[in-house]
Amino acid sequence: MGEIQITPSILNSDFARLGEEVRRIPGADWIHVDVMDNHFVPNLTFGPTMVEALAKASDVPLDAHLMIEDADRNALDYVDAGCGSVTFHVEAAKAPVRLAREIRKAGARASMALKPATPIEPYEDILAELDMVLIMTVEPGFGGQKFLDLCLPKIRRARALMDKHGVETWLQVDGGVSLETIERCAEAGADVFVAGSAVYSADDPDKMVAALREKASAARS
Ligand SMILES: O=C(CO)[C@H](O)[C@H](O)COP(=O)(O)O
Ligand SMILES: [Fe+2]
Repeated sequence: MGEIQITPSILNSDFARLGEEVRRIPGADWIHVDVMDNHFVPNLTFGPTMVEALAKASDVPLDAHLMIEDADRNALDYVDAGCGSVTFHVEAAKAPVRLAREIRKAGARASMALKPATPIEPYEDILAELDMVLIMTVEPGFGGQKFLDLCLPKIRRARALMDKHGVETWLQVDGGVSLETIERCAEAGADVFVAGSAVYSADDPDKMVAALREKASAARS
């Protein structure tokens, strides 16, 4: 299992002041950027041009979460935009192995996301192709939703498969992660934690990043 990493999502930050918003969280390991196309999910956010501007606005690397239908054709635009990690949804990718290899070859970490009803088991044999697996703990599309406890067994099963294969693939959770829910995710085996509304609704977002890190670390020991 990798080190605990906290990855705030800017989905619930002030989009009119995005540059300032990302500079409020210098203690974050990554900045999670939710790209939505209004087809894969019923919401629309931003594309590669805005992501490129954001990458220049912060020293913290960007972790792009692509909730877009044509992932095979568009994912590399986000590597070119300056993201250090690019996550595509397996439900949207026609050729996940080829896509992961292309992302790595282009110079970013390759990651694959699963919606709550998508099982991990069919992907056991491709874990070594991936730098990270993202297990969604809400239905993708919106920030501020309630954490789905029904996803915890899948986090445990994903961790067991990673241990079985001896891969160094990170295990990220995304959706409803807060001071109330992060311990459950860490106990189940997650090591990378996305938190959107929990961080940006806090008076001091960077202090919340530290508090989340402490809770997740305590749950491990
Ligand atoms: O991918 C996402 C939604 O599809 C977001 O990253 C996620 O929901 C973060 O926001 P919150 O912590 O408020 O749930
Ligand atoms: Fe996300």
